[in-house]
Amino acid sequence: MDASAPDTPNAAAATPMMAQYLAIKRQAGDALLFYRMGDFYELFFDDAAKAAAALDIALTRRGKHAGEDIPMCGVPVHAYESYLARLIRKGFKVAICEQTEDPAEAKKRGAKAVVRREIVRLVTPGTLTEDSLLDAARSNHLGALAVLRGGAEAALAWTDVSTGELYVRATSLEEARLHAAALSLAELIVPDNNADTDEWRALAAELGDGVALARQPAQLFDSRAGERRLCALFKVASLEAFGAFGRAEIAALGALVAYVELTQVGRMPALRPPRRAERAAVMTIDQATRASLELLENQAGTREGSLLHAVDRTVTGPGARLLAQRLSAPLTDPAAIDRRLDAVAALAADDRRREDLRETLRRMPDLARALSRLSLGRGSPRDLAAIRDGLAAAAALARLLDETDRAAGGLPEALKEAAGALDARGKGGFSALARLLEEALVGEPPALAREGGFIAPGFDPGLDSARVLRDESRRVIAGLEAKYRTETEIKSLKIRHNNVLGYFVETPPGQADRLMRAPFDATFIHRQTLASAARFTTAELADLDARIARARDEALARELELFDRLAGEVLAAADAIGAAADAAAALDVAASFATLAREENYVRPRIDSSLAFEIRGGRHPAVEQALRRRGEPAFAANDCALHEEGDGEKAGALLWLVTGPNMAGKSTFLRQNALIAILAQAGGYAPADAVHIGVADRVFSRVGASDDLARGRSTFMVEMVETAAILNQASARSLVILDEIGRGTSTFDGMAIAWAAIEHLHDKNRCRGLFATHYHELTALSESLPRLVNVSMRVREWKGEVVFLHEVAKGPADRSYGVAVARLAGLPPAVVKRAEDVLRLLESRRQAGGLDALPLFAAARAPDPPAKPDGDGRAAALLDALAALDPDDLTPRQALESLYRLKSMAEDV
Ligand SMILES: Nc1ncnc2c1ncn2[C@@H]1O[C@H](COP(=O)(O)OP(=O)(O)OP(=O)(O)O)[C@@H](O)[C@H]1O
Repeated sequence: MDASAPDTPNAAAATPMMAQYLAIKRQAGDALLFYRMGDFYELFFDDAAKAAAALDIALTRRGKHAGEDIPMCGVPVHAYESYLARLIRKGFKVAICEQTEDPAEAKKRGAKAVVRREIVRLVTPGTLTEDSLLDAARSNHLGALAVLRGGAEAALAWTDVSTGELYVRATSLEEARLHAAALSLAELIVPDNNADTDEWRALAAELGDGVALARQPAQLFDSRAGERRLCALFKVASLEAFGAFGRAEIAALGALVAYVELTQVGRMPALRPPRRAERAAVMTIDQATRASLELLENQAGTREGSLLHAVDRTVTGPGARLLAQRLSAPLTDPAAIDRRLDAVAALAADDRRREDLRETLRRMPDLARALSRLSLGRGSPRDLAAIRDGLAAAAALARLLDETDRAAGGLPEALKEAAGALDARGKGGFSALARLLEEALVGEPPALAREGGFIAPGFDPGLDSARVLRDESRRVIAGLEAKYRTETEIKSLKIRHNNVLGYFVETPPGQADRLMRAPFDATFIHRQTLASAARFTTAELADLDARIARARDEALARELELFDRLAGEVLAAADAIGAAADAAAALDVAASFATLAREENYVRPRIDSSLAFEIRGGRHPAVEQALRRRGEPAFAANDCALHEEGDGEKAGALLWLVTGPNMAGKSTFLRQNALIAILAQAGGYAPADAVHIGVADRVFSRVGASDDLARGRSTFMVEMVETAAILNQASARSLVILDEIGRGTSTFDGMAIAWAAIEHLHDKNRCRGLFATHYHELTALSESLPRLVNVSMRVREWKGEVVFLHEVAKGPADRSYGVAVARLAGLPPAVVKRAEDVLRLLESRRQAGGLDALPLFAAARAPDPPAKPDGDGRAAALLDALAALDPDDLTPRQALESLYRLKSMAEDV
C-alpha cells in the first residue's frame, strides 16, 4: 500500500512522531509496519485495521491526525513471534521497525525530538529464521525466477534462508512450474514487468495460494549487477570458481541475493556458494502427480496418509526435511541411487549400531538453523549451545561410524564421507571450537543474550571479577542490613530495592521517627513515607548501589563481547559446520530407511538403466499401515510387471488395463506401483518381496473427475488438460498411471477419449503404464493392442454380497458389481432395487444391439414394465416381489398371503 493512498494520510499535518511513522511506512510499502514503542510494536491506520482483524485483537485509537482518530493496535514485544507467525501464515509481509538510538540521546536534540527508528527487517514467508515460525520438518524455500530474451532463457534459483543452502537451475518458464512444485516454495520472486503475460498468469495460477509471489523491480534481475553482488558476497573475483553459470542463472541468483539483502536489511545469512542442480539427475514429477500420489501431504493438505508420513522414521528436523526433499526429487542415475541404498543396507544389517546412531541423532540440535540465525545477528546464547551440543553429537556419530567400519570390515562410500564431514576430518576438526564452547557456556543458557548469565564461571577472569564485585556487593548489603538493625535496634528494618530508589532502607511507619531524629538522622536520609512503610537511603547504600550497577553493566558488557567472539569463531567454521549438519541429516535419512525396512519388511530394490518394471508382492506403504492400525485384515500384496523382454510382438513396455468393481482396490494398486518407483529412486527400500526397476525419468499420475473449482476449470476440462500433458510428454522411460480418466463427461465421450488415449500411449509414447477404468468395453482393446494386458481385481460373490479379495488377476473383470457396492454403502433398499432393474434392462439391450445400442438415458427413463413379460421378465418379477418383502414387517396372515402370491407367480415362469 502506498502511504499517500487515500486511507493513509499524508505527512503535511502530522506531529513529529507521526511524520516519522509515515516516512517509514512509505519505505515498508505493502508490508504491515510493526512500529516499536517501548514494550509494544504498534500498528496504525489501515495496517491496524488489517492486523486487528487477522489477529483477532482489539482495534483502538491513539491521538488524532488531521482531525481524525488514528486507528491503532499493538502486540507486546515479548510475545511478538506468535503474532508474526499468524500474520505471515495469512499472507502478510511485516516490516519490523526498532528504536535505533537511546531515548536519552534523542532528548539532547530537544525536548520534542523523536527517537530515531529504522526498519531492521522485512519478514516474508520465504525469509523466516525463527524456530517458532518454521516447521522443523519442512524446508522453507525462497525462489527467484529470471526470464531473459522473451523466455528463450530462464533460470530458477532458490535458497532456504534458515539453513543457507543456495541452488540454481537453468529451465524454461514451462518447466519452472515443475521445479517450483518440487521445491514446495514458500515465496517466489518475479520481475514485475512480466506479470501481465499469459505464461506468467498461468505460472501464478499453477503455483496457487501456497506460494507468495514477491513482485520486484526488473533491475533486481540485471545479470551484470547480479554477478557483482554475488562476487562481493562470496568474496571471489569471478563466479567461475563455483562453475560456469549462464546469464539467466546469474540473474536469478543475483535477484535472490538482492531480495535477501533487502529483507534482512543488509545482514546476510551465511549462504553457501551456489550449486547447480542438474536437470537430468532427478525424476520429474508435476504438481498434479504430487497431489494425486499424496507424496508429502494428502489431498486435504495434512501429512496423514501421505507417502512421507508412512515412511518417515527420522529423528531430527533436518533429517525429516531432507527426506521430504528426496521424496520430492528422486534420482535417475542408478549409480547415485545405489550409493544411497548401500548406506541403507549397511545400517539395516546392524540393528544395535543403528539404534546407537539414532539415539545420538536424537540429541542433535538443528545446526543449520542455529548457524543461520547467528550469521544474521539474530542468534541467541541457545544457538551457541545448539552448536556446542551439535558438535558433540557429530563427534559421537563419527566415532560410532568408525566403530561400524572396523566391525563390518568397511563402510559404504556414503557413510565414510558422512563420518569425514561429521568431525571435519581434513579441515582441522572441530575439537578446538567444541572445547571453547564447552568451557565458555553454562549448561542451559537463557534465550536472550542481553540478559546475560550464559557464560560459565571460570571462563573469563574479567567477567568473573565483575561478577564477584556484584555478588560481593550483595553480601555487603546483607551485612549492612544486619549492622543497621543492631545500631537502630529496629528488628524489622530491611534493605530493599526498586527501580526508582535503587537500594533503600525500609522500616514500619511507626519506627520512622526514630531514624529521623539524632543521632540516626545523620546517617539516614528520608525519601518516602507510605501507608505501610517508610523509606530511607544512606550515603553508604547509595555508593554501594552505584558500584553494583556498574559491576552489573560491566559484567553484561563483557558477556556480550564474549558472545560476539564465540559467534565469530562459530561463523569462521560455518562451512564445515554446515557440511557436518548435512552429513547428520543424510545419516538420519539412511537410518530412517533402514529402520523402516526392518520394521515394515521392505526390500532393497534393484535399479538399473533397463526399462524393467517388475514388482513381486508389492504393497501400498500408507494403506498397509492404515489397515494394521485399524486392526483390519492384512494388506493383500500384488505383483506388477510392465515390461516384456525379448523381441516378440509383446516385447517392450506393457500397459495394464485394470478393471474391477468400485472399492476393489484399483486405485490403491495403481498408486502403490508409482510410490514404489519413487521410493526406490529416492534411495529407499520398498514395500515388496522383490523390485526391479529401470529408472523412470518421469512419473505421471492422474485421477479422473477431480474437481478444481478453485481455479474455475470444470472437472472435465482439468482432466483433459492433464491428459494432454501426459500424451505430449511421456517418454519410453516414463511411468504413467491413469485412474478413471474420462469419467468426468458423458459415458460415450469419456470412453472414446479413454480409448484413444490408451492407443496413443501404446503406439506413440510406448511408456510403462497402468490404467484403471470402469468401462468394461475398453478391455476389448487388448485385441488390437499387443502390449495391452487386461487384469482385474478379484471379488467373490457370497450369498448375494460381494467380498473384495484385493487380488490382481490376469484377464478382464466379468462385471462391475457397482450395484452390490451401492448396497454395501447403505443406499436405501428401494434405490438399490430400482438400480438393479435398470441394470438388467441395460444389459439385455446391450446383448441384443451391441455397444452402439447402449441407450443409457432411455433405459433410465424406461417407465412401465412390459405388459406381457417374457419368461425372463417373469422370473425377474418374481425375484422383485420376493425382494420387496420385509419379513419383519409382516403379520402372520400377510406372510401367508404373500407366500400364496409368490407361489402362483412361480407357476408362470
Ligand atoms: N491390496 C489390498 N489389500 C487390502 N485392502 C485393500 C487393498 N487394496 C485396497 N484395499 C482397501 O480397499 C479400499 C478401496 O480401495 P481403492 O480405493 O483402491 O478401490 P478402487 O477400486 O479404486 O475404488 P473406486 O473405483 O471406487 O475408486 C482401500 O481404502 C483399502 O482399505
